[in-house]
Amino acid sequence: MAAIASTAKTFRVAVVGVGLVGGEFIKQLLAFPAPSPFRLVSLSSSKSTLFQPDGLSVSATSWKDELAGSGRKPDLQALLRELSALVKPGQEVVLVDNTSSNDVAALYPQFLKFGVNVITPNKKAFSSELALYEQILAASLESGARFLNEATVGAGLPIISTLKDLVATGDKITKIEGVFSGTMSYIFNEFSTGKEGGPSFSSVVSVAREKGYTEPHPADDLNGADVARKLTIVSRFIPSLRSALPNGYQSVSTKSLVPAELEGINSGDEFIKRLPEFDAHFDRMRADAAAEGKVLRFAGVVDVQAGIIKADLEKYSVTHPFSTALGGSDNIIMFHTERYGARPLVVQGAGAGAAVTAMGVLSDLLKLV
Ligand SMILES: NC(=O)C1=CN([C@@H]2O[C@H](COP(=O)(O)OP(=O)(O)OC[C@H]3O[C@@H](n4cnc5c(N)ncnc54)[C@H](OP(=O)(O)O)[C@@H]3O)[C@@H](O)[C@H]2O)C=CC1
Ligand SMILES: N[C@@H](CC=O)C(=O)O
Ligand code: NA
Repeated sequence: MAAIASTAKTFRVAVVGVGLVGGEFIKQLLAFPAPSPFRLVSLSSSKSTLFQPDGLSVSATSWKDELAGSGRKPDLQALLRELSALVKPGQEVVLVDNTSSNDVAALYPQFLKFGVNVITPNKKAFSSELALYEQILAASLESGARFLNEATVGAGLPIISTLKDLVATGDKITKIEGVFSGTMSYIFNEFSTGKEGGPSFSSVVSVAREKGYTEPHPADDLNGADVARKLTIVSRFIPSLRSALPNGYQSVSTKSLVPAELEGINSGDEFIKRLPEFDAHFDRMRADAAAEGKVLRFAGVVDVQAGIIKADLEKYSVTHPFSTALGGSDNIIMFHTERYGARPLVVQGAGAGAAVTAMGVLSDLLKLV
């Protein structure tokens, strides 16, 4: 990692959520070369919390034990008070939310209102009711604190920053389309290659989960909600679509791949255990596509001109870029705009996984500096 030019400001960072992405984010933050402008002042898991206004004395090897042994239960309201009290001229305070929690997301307007910047890969706040999103925008405008959410779409890939730049410089977005889910990409890249047979659907879902691509509950990927959330997030950065989805992702037309019998299973482990019961159904879908010389891919589109925002499992020719260009957990996002004309601006690469997601979160933190 490259050192950055020294800055008079310090950035006090509180991390909520220390799972897969959170743990990797802490590792990358603590590896930041000296002189680092960042002071890690708080860590919270769902069970315990640490807070030290001048910076925690933790290392990459000690933080887990220190947090587990803190003896203090997490309390979001207390964290809000503690962080707000640290906001001063020359001293920025940042909440990094690495959870998928609605409760944490609902408090962003409060944190922002008190001058605490919010950085997160958590899609909830930006893809739910428009009212919450508007409260976030208003609170940020009022205090000047920023919210940055690059890792909510395409993990570390520069999707949000590209979109913001296109809009801010006056380009007109006509359509954004692509494969927005790392999990769905991995599953279908492995499962549906255009040939007869191959691994079972349940086995590739299981590997996607082991690789850390899925949401905490894999059904949130397979039911299309994760892609619908991403389409909502990008839509809200397009001026003409800003208010198009008052109920957020729930208004996006989406195909669910979750068998009806498995809907409502709250445990991810139980869901994965029962999925093999439905392998024959997915085998038939793969065979149908292969018989036409096609592959299955789960794609999303925001068609600004037609006013269509939708995600679906579709068949694509084996020569289509969604078949030839994608591997692993790759996302591919194509920005069709007035300036880019007939050849879209394309961003492609790993769209899920701890390392690339944490990098997207850390890169947002660097944008504050
Ligand atoms: N994995 C990926 O590739 C990507 C993930 N993301 C997003 O990143 C976020 C984190 O994902 P990931 O790390 O994979 O998920 P994990 O389930 O591994 O981590 C989430 C962590 O948040 C903790 N948590 C939940 N609620 C609270 C709370 N109120 N206070 C403190 N901690 C809490 C959970 O603890 P517990 O388990 O004890 O409940 C869990 O450890 C999600 O929003 C996800 O959508 C975005 C892009 C890519
Ligand atoms: N589960 C998501 C993680 C990133 O947002 C995905 O698979 O894309
Ligand atoms: Na991104």
